[in-house]
Amino acid sequence: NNMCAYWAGLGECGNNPDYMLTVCASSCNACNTDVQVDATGEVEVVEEAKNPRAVAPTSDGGGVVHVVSHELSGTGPVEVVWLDDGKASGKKEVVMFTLRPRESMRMNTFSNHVFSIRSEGQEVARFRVMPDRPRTVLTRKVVEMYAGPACLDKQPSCAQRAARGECASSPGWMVMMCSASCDSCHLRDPELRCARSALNMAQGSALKPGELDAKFVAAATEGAYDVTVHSGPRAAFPDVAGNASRDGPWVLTFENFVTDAEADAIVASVKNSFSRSTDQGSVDEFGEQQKVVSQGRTSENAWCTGTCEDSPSTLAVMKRIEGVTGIPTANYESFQVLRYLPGQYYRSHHDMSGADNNLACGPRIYTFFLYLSDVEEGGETEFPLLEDDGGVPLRIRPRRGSALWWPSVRSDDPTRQDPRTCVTLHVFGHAALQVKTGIKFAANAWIHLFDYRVPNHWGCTGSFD
Ligand SMILES: O=C(O)CCC(=O)C(=O)O
Ligand SMILES: [Fe+2]
Repeated sequence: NNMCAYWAGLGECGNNPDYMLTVCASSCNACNTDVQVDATGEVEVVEEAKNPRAVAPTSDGGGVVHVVSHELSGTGPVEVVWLDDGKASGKKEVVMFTLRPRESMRMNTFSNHVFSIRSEGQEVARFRVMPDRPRTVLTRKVVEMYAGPACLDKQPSCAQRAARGECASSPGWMVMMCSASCDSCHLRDPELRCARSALNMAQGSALKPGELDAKFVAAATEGAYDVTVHSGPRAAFPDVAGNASRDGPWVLTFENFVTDAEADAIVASVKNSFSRSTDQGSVDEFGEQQKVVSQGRTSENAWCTGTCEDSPSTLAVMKRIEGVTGIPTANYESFQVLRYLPGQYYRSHHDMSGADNNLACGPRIYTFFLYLSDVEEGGETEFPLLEDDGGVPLRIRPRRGSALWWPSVRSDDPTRQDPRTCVTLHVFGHAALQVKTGIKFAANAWIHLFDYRVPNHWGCTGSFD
């Protein structure tokens, strides 16, 4: 079942073990029939061990705790051997401890330090201690991934990059391209790499049932901005949505949300990196999503990462969005800046895919859309089936500095698209109409139900860049 990793991340292995340990044994780390996963998914820790370098005066600080568990069926005791500090410094290896089957050990160690696991003197796997990954569970799958022919580097620069610490600083790309040098062959498997529990994601779902409606009502009535409610559930919220031109899902605009200086700075910082926009294609066995060029989307886009993302303008706008939506910026994708030249458009589509409930970051719940330029003619954002009483669809004219906010999910169940807004009907679909005259610059802030930054860092959001 392709929901297994998601359910496991919610703690279902413990809540619903009869089903989960049968159907989702791998996501529950329960492939070893000898091992019982307890209700919390925790494993018993028998002893503590200290990395010998932890007490050395030259150690680089930043110690971490890492738990190693032996859940490898049909295998006797294994030795855990410290190999090096991740910089290939050639220190003598040190046998740290022996684990009997089903035992776990907590050790004080450091990020980037590398350990070998040996059974009867033979290495069966290796692992590197990496940030956000507080445990290594030795299972059959882990051993298979180390033994397999795929456990290779794919780039000549891998050893050098690993020695510079890039396995830990850019793990999304490194564990896939440099799995041997990063001692991360088992992490090529998205189930082992990307389960919420494996990523140590502390923060849970950002929206409880019903909170979505409450947030839009608050934004429309209490905020500091000049807000227009274009569409809203009139019967449920007559005081707020009663005068909206459409009865439907919430669609709000905010005037002067971005200053002219901020809009110009965001566009300027990505101006050399625009490329043809793509649609989202299928996801392969490693969790990478294919990019599909389609006639449905002829615009160009650039991701506001790196210096764009760290700029005061971007940070200020992100904080403002957080203030309105109540969702922490950790749940946001980097701004996707859009450029439409005359003739370019984006046909009707939905921003959220129910399949993204399988991802650690969960689905996109909101789009907070920023207009970064005026457009002389054309380029409106259209909601084709949100019609007013006269049958005219909702069209929002781009105006530099204004923002548009709508939900992609239901208020009563933020993991699902609204049935009134079924994708096939495109009721809640939206489109960018063709720009006729001028250039349209805009940006998507896509907001997820769960933390986005940690899984994105680990290549768990469909891309390894
Ligand atoms: O450009 C617009 O007005 C809308 C763009 C859009 O819907 C998208 O990029 O997902
Ligand atoms: Fe969209």
